[in-house]
Amino acid sequence: MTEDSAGAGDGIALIGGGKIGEALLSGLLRGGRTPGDTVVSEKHPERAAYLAETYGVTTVDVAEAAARARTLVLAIKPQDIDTLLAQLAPVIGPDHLLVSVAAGITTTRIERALADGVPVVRCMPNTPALVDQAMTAVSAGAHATDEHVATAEAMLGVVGRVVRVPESQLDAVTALSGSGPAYFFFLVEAMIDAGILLGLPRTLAAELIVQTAVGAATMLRDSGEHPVQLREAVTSPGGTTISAIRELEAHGVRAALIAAIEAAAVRSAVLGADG
Ligand SMILES: NC(=O)C1=CN([C@@H]2O[C@H](COP(=O)(O)OP(=O)(O)OC[C@H]3O[C@@H](n4cnc5c(N)ncnc54)[C@H](O)[C@@H]3O)[C@@H](O)[C@H]2O)C=CC1
Ligand SMILES: O=C(O)[C@@H]1CCC=N1
Repeated sequence: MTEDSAGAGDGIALIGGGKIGEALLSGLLRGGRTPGDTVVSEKHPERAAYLAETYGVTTVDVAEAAARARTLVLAIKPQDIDTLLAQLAPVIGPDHLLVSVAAGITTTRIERALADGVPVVRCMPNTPALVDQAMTAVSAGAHATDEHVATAEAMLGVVGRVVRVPESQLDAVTALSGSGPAYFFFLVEAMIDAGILLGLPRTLAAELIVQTAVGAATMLRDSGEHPVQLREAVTSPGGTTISAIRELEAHGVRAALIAAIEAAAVRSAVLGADG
């Protein structure tokens, strides 16, 4: 890519300033990008005004975004992708880089809608980008070179860890780490409810469980031990933990999680197949 041929400098445009778009935008700005080299295209005027006011970025239409930025991050819902691609098709060329985070939408589907040769990198980040603890997987489309993928990795690396995967794995990744934070929040919610059932004040139950989650997550990441070893170390013979584990198994929690994540992967594939 050359700056001249792109006519767009090395700016980044975020298209779609919803939940994940804002998480990525905030991370990019924390990571050293400036409102001067980052523009946002958001179709809802109130949301656009909120982003402009909160982050100091300029909000523009899709054509202006393509004129100003070489890298466009597509953070719109899969259901909106065809409308957006129709807007992008006349203003995007091979000197741009499209980084899509839309669940299920394949690079082929994006490439098909655009001029030949447009590089596309498909990514799946997650909302811990808000605290620079995202987990993102990236895959190259047919026209994306190593340099394009490295550009996407560097951009998303500012908000957490990044791995490169074959695109065939991205629906599974979406189900695991893309949606994953929601499963942990759901578990934490349920555990706080259990504290309430046992008569603890809600604030105390929340403090106990949130710090326990942080501690457990840190051990999972840093101890080098398998989750089974970590769980066994908590599970004293004849003690409290095994009584709880027996109930979790009796209620099929393990099978429920596996089925839930499988359902999410199926949904990702369905979203991609539409259109
Ligand atoms: N929320 C999450 O945790 C994650 C979401 N994703 C993916 O990111 C995408 C967005 O998800 P959310 O942020 O949750 O949705 P959202 O609904 O919060 O945000 C989407 C935004 O895009 C805007 N938009 C739609 N069409 C547009 C257009 N043509 N031009 C400009 N703006 C447009 C909407 O007004 C909305 O503000 C989805 O494809 C989702 O699969 C990926 C990883 C994690
Ligand atoms: O729920 C969704 O469809 C998006 C994709 C991954 C996380 N949120």
